[in-house]
Amino acid sequence: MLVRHISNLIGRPVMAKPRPVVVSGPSGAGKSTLLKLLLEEYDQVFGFSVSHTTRNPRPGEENGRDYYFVSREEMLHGIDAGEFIENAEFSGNIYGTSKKAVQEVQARNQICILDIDMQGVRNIKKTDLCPIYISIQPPSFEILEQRLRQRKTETEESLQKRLAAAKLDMEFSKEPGIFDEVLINDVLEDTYIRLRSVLSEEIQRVRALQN
Ligand SMILES: Nc1ncnc2c1ncn2[C@@H]1O[C@H](COP(=O)(O)OP(=O)(O)OP(=O)(O)O)[C@@H](O)[C@H]1O
Ligand SMILES: Nc1nc2c(ncn2[C@@H]2O[C@H](COP(=O)(O)O)[C@@H](O)[C@H]2O)c(=O)[nH]1
Repeated sequence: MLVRHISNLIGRPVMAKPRPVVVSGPSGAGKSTLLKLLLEEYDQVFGFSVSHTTRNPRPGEENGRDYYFVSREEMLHGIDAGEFIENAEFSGNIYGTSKKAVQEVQARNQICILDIDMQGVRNIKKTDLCPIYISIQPPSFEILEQRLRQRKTETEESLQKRLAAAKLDMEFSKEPGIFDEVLINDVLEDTYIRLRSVLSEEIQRVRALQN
């Protein structure tokens, strides 16, 4: 009603901003792999919220594209200054979504994608961001461990921390009312098709808004 009223006043339709999408799930479940496919296929529709982290870059990761890689001191300073929508300690490092990262995507009228852990999900629930919540889960704990080991990004110590967090995350995904969709990432192509289908309505809405 209010939207229609404003449209009438300025003489053209005003549409609400696209709803952001939160993608969460245990480390190694396949979030980044799926999001890479989505961002490649719909590069004008989706924009990635580039988080800050205190962890070291992995080979091939780029500052400003995959993360903003910062010192713990810098991160804590930003958090104290109120620059973050949410932040969390995960596997010995701090991660956080800055207000600026989300605003930059929204300014382009794109669907903002946040790849965040379960603490982030709980914290985003307390904000007015109102995203679609999607959990990506592995077919089993054993397969998750295999995938994480095969990725070869972790030391044995950090792997064990991630696996401990994964157990909690797999339970969290079963809590009623948290996620709009829980996708089990077994065969990658199948999961991707389901992810695209979950987001199809929002994709169409954004395309209409952009044309
Ligand atoms: N469906 C799948 N089948 C087999 N391997 C997969 C599948 N999906 C992802 N992988 C592989 O599993 C590993 C973990 O995937 P990915 O890095 O995307 O996980 P993630 O959830 O983003 O992890 P993190 O939270 O640590 O960033 C990667 O090596 C990826 O190639
Ligand atoms: N709460 C937040 N969690 C985040 C953010 N950015 C990433 N993450 C999550 O951290 C883990 C580990 O990521 P990795 O790149 O080190 O493998 C993973 O679950 C991400 O979803 C953030 O800004 N806030």
